[in-house]
Amino acid sequence: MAGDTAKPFELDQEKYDAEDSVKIICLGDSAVGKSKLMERFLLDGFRPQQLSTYALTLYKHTATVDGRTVLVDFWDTAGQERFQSMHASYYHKAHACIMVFDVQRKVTYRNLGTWYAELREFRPEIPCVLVANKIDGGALPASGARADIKMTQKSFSFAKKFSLPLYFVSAADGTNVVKLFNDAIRLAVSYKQNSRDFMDEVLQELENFDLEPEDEEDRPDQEQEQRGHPESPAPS
Ligand SMILES: Nc1nc2c(ncn2[C@@H]2O[C@H](COP(=O)(O)OP(=O)(O)OP(=O)(O)O)[C@@H](O)[C@H]2O)c(=O)[nH]1
Ligand SMILES: [Mg+2]
Repeated sequence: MAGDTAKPFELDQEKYDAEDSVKIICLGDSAVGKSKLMERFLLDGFRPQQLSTYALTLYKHTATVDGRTVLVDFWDTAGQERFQSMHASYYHKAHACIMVFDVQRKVTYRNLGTWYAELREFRPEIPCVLVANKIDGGALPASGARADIKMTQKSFSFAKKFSLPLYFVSAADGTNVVKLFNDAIRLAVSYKQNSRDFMDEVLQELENFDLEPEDEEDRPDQEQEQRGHPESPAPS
């Protein structure tokens, strides 16, 4: 149900293998508005004052994509430095990523490179959408607003460089939030249906990999015996 949350240790990531379940992660610096965007989409509300996300919040949502019901887990984590560099399990089995910066703070745009590099280290192939939040200019001092927004409009380069769709949104007034999330869900579902991440393949291979009790090369005598086995078909 929309807005339900769960504690991280209750998580069973095997469920993301099921067809009707996708995992979408959210990345970005602290206070860019990741949690507010979730609130806006899932609860259709915005509470201006709230503590920074502690370590992990999981939001559950049910969506309909092409007539099918899809269970969506949104993973939200704190962007604070003390939590930076996520644990691998945050990325594990994720099907899409929403990466957020704050149009009012350049540093959050500059840090996208670090977030993106870490994402690609763990999930080289999943769809990622880039989000420019706070376009309402709400918390800006009147004089600073224009300059910063101009700066951000010049900064499409990150999205272009990595071919990421870019959304200009506001969690405060709701601009583009529903579109952003619906598109992200669609991308996650289509990624899950159509492609297998290279890392998934590797992990699957490793899971299936049985060590031979002994390597043939360690048993030259037996190899000899087998080669000269009496039941081997004789060359005609
Ligand atoms: N004006 C304006 N303020 C916003 C918007 N979205 C978030 N904020 C404010 O930005 C601050 C941080 O928002 P959060 O959603 O807690 O940020 P976060 O990215 O989840 O931060 P961490 O959990 O620390 O990583 C809050 O004071 C919000 O009220 C927005 O669209 N416009
Ligand atoms: Mg948060």
